[in-house]
Amino acid sequence: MSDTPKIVEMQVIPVAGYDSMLLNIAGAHHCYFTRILLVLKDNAGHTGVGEAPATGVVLKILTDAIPHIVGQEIGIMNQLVSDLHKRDLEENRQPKPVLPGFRPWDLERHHNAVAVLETALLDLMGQFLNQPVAQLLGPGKQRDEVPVLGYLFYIADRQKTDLEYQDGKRQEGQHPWYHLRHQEAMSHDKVVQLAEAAQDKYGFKDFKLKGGVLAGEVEIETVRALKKRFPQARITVDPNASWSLDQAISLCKDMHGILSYVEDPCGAEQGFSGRETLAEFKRATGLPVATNMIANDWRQMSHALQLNAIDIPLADPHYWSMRGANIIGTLCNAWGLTLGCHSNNHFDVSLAMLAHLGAAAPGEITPFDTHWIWQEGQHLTKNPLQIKDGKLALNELPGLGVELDMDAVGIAHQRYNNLRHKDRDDAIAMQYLIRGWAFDGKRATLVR
Ligand SMILES: O=C(O)[C@H](O)[C@@H](O)[C@H](O)[C@@H](O)C(=O)O
Ligand SMILES: [Mg+2]
Repeated sequence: MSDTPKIVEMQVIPVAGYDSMLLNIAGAHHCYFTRILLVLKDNAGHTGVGEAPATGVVLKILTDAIPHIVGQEIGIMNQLVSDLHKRDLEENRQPKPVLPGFRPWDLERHHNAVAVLETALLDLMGQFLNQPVAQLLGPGKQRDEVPVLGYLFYIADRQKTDLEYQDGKRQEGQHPWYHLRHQEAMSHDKVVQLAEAAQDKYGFKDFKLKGGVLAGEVEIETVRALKKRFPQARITVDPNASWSLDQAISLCKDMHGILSYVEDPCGAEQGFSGRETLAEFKRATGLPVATNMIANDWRQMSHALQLNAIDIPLADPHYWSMRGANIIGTLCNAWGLTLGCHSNNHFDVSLAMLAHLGAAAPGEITPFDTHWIWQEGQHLTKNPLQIKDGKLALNELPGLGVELDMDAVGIAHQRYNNLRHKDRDDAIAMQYLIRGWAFDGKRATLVR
């Protein structure tokens, strides 16, 4: 009936890379982070790729899907994606964690498998049509460059662990960022110094501080220090809903002109959902609110919008899917909201996913989150996109515009295979700092 290329091979390749000891509400990043690459080959000689966070569940869903995908034409990509969606729902039938006991990324896992399949298919389709993925999304390509923000963390002292963190040894002629990103940064000054180095290297105009680590008052002081140093920057803080509503209001109410928006300042408490408390926060402070915690699927989004709880949905293509996130962008543009994008540690395939999503978003967007600066240098593709002037510029290639470097992929896959803990668990490294430390979504990591 149709004439589109057939998929002749599907590979699911888990990979691992190095990370710094970045702190968040769930503990400290381990020295390794893990991702999954989905690689599809078709009989036109094209290779399509997608990247997603690595978990055992997603690996299983994708591996089980191989016989359903291989042999199919890319022309029925919508059906392939929705069939996987149905199987994904069945796999994910176990009850969701009850608020507030979930780590920020627990709810993000759902649909990672669907998203990564859709991405690899879009990559193949783009190459078949000789168009970038951004042209296949919603209104098509709207811009060539996508603004991204400098994503800052407090960094713990890796030397208090015996884990294999990189030391970032200073090297002649190398930018100071590559050293600083591995060193302890727990004070306002140290975080400002990180921001300066990141700004110098990548040209960021805007910054986000990951909070939920120190007392809220201290984190707000770090935000003030950043704003003092970068008066023109849009600055946000993200305590991952660890502040109570009252605390969030009192910390932020006088921050107009300093915080441009606040990300998940509070969440579910005392019988009220995170959507309800964010709506109250917004009314009490008048500050715009971003989220990647309480509007992560259509049902949650509908409640969030009915309550007027959010201004900036951080629509991550790794769980909304590229097309789902693009629809959020289209709705944002029509409804007076602003599209942003959430991130976790990632490799350069995900970097291209963010770039195409941003390029196809109509109207104004807020600079996207990306953890790439913590990973940059660990490439899995031959010509990774670069962050310059605080922006990611699309290349001229069709599809996602990435070509895997199979040697690098092989090394990262071996690294994954050697790991004892393959799914993310930030408590492991944290327990070197505080013996017996356990996650509590309502208590800052170091306030124990
Ligand atoms: O430590 C991190 O990398 C972050 O807390 C993420 O896990 C989290 O999903 C974050 O990026 C967020 O915006 O909530
Ligand atoms: Mg967040």
